[in-house]
Amino acid sequence: MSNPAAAEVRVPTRTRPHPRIRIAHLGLGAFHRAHQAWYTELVQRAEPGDWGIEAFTGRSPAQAETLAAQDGVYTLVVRAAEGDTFERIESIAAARDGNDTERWRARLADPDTAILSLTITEAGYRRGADGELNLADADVAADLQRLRAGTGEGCVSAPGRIVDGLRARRTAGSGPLAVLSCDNLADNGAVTRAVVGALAARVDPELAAWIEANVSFVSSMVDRITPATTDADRDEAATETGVRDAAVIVTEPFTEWIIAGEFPAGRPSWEHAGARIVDEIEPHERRKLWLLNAGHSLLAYAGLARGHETVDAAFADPVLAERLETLWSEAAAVLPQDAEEIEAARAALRERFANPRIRHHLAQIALGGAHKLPPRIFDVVRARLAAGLDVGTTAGPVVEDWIAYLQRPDTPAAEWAPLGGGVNPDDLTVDALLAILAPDLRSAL
Ligand SMILES: NC(=O)c1ccc[n+]([C@@H]2O[C@H](COP(=O)([O-])OP(=O)(O)OC[C@H]3O[C@@H](n4cnc5c(N)ncnc54)[C@H](O)[C@@H]3O)[C@@H](O)[C@H]2O)c1
Ligand SMILES: O=P(O)(O)OC[C@@H](O)[C@@H](O)[C@H](O)[C@H](O)CO
Repeated sequence: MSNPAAAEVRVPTRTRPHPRIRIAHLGLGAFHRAHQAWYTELVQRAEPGDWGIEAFTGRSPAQAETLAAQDGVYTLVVRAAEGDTFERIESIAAARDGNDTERWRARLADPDTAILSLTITEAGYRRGADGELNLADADVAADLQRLRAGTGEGCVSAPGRIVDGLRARRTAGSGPLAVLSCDNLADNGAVTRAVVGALAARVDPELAAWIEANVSFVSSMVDRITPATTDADRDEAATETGVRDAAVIVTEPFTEWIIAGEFPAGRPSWEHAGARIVDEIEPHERRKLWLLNAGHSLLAYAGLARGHETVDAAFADPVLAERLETLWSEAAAVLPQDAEEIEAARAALRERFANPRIRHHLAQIALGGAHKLPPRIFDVVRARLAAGLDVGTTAGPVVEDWIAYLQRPDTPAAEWAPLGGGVNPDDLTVDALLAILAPDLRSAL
């Protein structure tokens, strides 16, 4: 209901008592609040009292400060092509600055804590081109020194913070827990295990052995398109709900969560909210990464080059829509699902990408290409070659478009960092790029 006058005075407030905190989350961004916190909210509405989340920011404290000022409560705007619906989300019991080491350790050391979930971006796992923990990363190297010195105070990388927190849990004798990755990476649980294990082994082999014996690393496929919130989104929500909410999140109606792994200290009944618990994650991850995310990356780089700003605008461009369909067909040839299931996923994506009311900026999707292209584009090429197929016609042009994006004057300098210092921006070639990120594909693409 529209109520602009009240919008200036009311803020979101809690309608249920604070739940007992059982989940620690690292990466308090938009996606966590549209996805895992929403599933957990549905569980809490049915069974109040348990499974509260204490969420920590990954880098800047800003999101924690905004949310903490509202006692963790915020409005989720579910934006369909036809209109918006508004949901109050109360599952986050506490929002914290990730730099608050004392609070972080206390949360991980608390025997109530059963799960540490993550949305730290692909880059946050600090892997090098070989897929292993990048020990040459300056933050990782500094965190290793801090952890070896015994304090761990001031760790900045996600692997550093996780090792520090798990050490606190071991010292407290608080028993096993699950680490649950919710980032767009293939086999994200195994990736998390590898980077955490590699760092822990260099800090203290006994800690690494404890982690191996007590911590399960759960994989999940996550899907819900959630763009960065704008001032216009906040103003519209205030007008419609009568609540002035600085922490509004806008998301699409579609949502999917598929989870595989053990939760040794328990978990919420997320399946009652629509999540699926499976034995094998890989087919689901591939479908999502190779259709949705690969499609997003194609539209981002080619769309920016053709003057588009958002996904729906790029998708409405017939040239790009045709390239996208070809990319999907090339991926479909090496996906394990049957033709009917793949066509259903493609049909849903056509509708989702065309939603004109989700203003998903290509510039946001374009960020982090060095970490996004390997699972989204290169792995498809590898699968095609392994199946005796050709490389297809779409991967090479995506890499060329990415190079053009890297060379744009408005591209953040940080986008070059994963390529190392040895590349000349003016004459970066597909071959030079593959030599760094995917040497096995040099002669193929
Ligand atoms: N937004 C989506 O549509 C969507 C959908 C599926 C999955 N995801 C996953 O969630 C991630 C976050 O997306 P978002 O929309 O919340 O982005 P966001 O920009 O709103 O938030 C990013 C979060 O990650 C943290 N972070 C960023 N870099 C980090 C680093 N190097 N180390 C540790 N933490 C870091 C930030 O502090 C912040 O909490 C994505 O990268 C992706 O892996 C997002
Ligand atoms: O969130 P990122 O940065 O990994 O990638 C941008 C988008 O491709 C991605 O967020 C999708 O919107 C999402 O994966 C949909 O579920």
